[in-house]
Amino acid sequence: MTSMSTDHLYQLVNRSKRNTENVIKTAPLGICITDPHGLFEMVNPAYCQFYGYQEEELIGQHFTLVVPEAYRPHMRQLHDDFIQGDETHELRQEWEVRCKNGETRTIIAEAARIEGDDGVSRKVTFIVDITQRKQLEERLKQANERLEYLAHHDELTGLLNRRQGLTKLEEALERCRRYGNQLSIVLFDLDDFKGINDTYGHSTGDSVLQELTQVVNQQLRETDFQVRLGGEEFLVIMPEVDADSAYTAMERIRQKVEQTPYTEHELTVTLSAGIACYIEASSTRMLDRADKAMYQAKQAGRNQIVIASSSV
Ligand SMILES: Nc1nc2c(ncn2[C@@H]2O[C@H](COP(=O)(O)OP(=O)(O)OP(=O)(O)O)[C@@H](O)[C@H]2O)c(=O)[nH]1
Repeated sequence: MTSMSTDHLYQLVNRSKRNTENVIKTAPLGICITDPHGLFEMVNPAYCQFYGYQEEELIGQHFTLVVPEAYRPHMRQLHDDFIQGDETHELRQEWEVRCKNGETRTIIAEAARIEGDDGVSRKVTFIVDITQRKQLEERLKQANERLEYLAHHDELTGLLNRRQGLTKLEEALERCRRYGNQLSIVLFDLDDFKGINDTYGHSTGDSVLQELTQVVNQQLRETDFQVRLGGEEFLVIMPEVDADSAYTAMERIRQKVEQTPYTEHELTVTLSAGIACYIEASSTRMLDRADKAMYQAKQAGRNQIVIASSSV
């Protein structure tokens, strides 16, 4: 058996060292080594490129240079604890970091404790940039919130849409059945709205609907719900309110709506409304009674309110 020559052994050790150095240099993830005080001892090119620093700008600096100021004391403490602790590996964690140009990015960092040739512990940290993934997640979250909002709201006015409004009405009726609460609903519809669209255009009509929504909302109680049933037809659900009080509230709204000028054309808008109060009945029957009362208001010349008789 031939024994390996010292030269050959030396070559192998050197090659292994070079290989390790090359792996660290070409690794697609950022790697750094920090000493027990948290000072950078080694940073690989991917680490420098990610943060936008030259190697010589980082070596000897405290690692919190790349941490937003607010997190620095916490990160410093974590580093100290890790260097002194028993755990050899740190949990994978997500962090916000700060690049040289001030940009905030998100990384996943994982670290291990290693021992240097002087017998002192150091921390080697591996970082992966997940900024794009975080941004995509955030955009997806916002898109989902928007979809959720649109499922329940009318896009033009921001009011509850028909489906959600009818659900609210069912819930309010359930409370009436269970606890004997009072409840009134008001169905109202703009008068001769077609004329506004025909004369000033659909987008002016849209603005009227938006402005009117604000005017009505400002007059309602916090516990009332305004719903856009469709087109220029709206529903107001007034929990704990009897028909006479609903009439008083709606008469105030009717006057306010009539007195307010709409859009840059200073248009006058009026509404006709039907009120129905809760009697043992379904939501469909209650809406039907309010609808008939509203029709009577239209027939009687518009810009007025009619309370449905409980026998209708
Ligand atoms: N701008 C705009 N117009 C709408 C919208 N939805 C419905 N409309 C219009 O509302 C008008 C409703 O017309 P009609 O049902 O004849 O009612 P009206 O002209 O208000 O007449 P009365 O209700 O009988 O007083 C139509 O011209 C619809 O096109 C909308 O979202 N935006």
